Amino acid sequence: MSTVARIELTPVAFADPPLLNVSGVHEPFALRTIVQMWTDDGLVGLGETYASDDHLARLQAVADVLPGLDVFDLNGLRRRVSTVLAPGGIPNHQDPVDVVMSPFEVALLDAQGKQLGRPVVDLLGGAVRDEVSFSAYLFYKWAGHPGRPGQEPDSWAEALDPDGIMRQARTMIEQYGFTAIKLKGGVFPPEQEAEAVRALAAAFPEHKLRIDPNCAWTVDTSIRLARELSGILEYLEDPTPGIDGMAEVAQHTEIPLATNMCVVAFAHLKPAVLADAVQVVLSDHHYWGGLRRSQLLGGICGMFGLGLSMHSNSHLGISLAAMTHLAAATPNLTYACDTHYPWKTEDVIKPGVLSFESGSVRVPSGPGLGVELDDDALGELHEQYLRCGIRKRDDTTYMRTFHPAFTPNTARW
Ligand SMILES: O=C([O-])C(=O)C[C@H](O)[C@@H](O)C(=O)[O-]
Ligand SMILES: [Mg+2]
Repeated sequence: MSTVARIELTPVAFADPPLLNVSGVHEPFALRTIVQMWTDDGLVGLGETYASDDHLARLQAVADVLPGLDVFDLNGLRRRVSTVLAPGGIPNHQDPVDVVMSPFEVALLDAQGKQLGRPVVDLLGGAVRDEVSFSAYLFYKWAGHPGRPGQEPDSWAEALDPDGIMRQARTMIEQYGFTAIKLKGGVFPPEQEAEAVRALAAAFPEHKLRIDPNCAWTVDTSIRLARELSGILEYLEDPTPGIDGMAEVAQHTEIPLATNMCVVAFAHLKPAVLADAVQVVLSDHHYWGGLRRSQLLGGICGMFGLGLSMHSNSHLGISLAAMTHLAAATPNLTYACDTHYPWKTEDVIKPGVLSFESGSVRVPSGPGLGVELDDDALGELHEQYLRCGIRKRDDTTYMRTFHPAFTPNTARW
């Protein structure tokens, strides 16, 4: 029997471009916590998650009680996490137990795979596909972070109108071969964003298209825009806030509505299904409790006739590997998954395993997640975390350093 011997949590910061969204603008660095879990027989399992101070404190409290856990005892992991975390309600939020257990579950699966000499995808039921398709995730963005020498402009250039988005789409599709496109909206009035979507549809008629305004639109605007974009969109992601609002929109459009905002925990599935509020749920193992609970989500979606896609936040290679194994082993995850990976320029893993061909990532075949930590890179990005001073993502406050009157655009239009 192999057991957990020791866990190290390392917060890191990696350079992030000034991507615009409903809440403001991405800060110069995005944060992640890297989990290294050593077993008593000398293996190390890897995990990756968020890195705000309060999340780090919860992770550390759990890490302290994991030594001695059998690496195959995923139920034991959940019990220990539930015991450590004070019980709390989740009305509109993610489930804290699922959020905190996720990187440890991934690390345990990585360790299990290394012990057995099998890739994580095999532990999840086996690959139903050898490569996983991802979407080109387009953002309105500034040329660079204002006032940061050496960071302006970045290689992606400015994108503040439909032409800028078109240039970005061409570059991203040329470099990565994506066959699906997601536009992050909620930044400009909906008519301007719809114009960008129509331009994308005309230029890339074979590509699947989505727009995600992150609830920037009212119900009426969402119904109007859904009508305008009918026949163009594969799905419309979170046009408006809340299960009730989404349900109202859904009654007036045949475009499937997708969400990573009103259904973010198992407790939200029943009300969403009863209201017929969404037709596609975006999974994300970082808050759905890890890879196996994300598969459980997939099963529930299948049972209720809901589609399944995958959400992302700014992330590094350990997460991309985990997302790829999960998607490869989940039969009904048939939409191209989201990823922020093309936006990052630094990583903690050794290069060579994860690359995009025709918009897809081949499932790593090595034991476990199949990726290896680069200790030097980890050290450098940890130093960067210590230096940068950012301790929690706050796109709104960062935006207000340039536009003091800015308020998030939620249900603004
Ligand atoms: O699909 C989504 O809602 C996201 O990807 C959320 C992210 O936080 C995105 O808005 C971002 O990176 O700004
Ligand atoms: Mg979304």
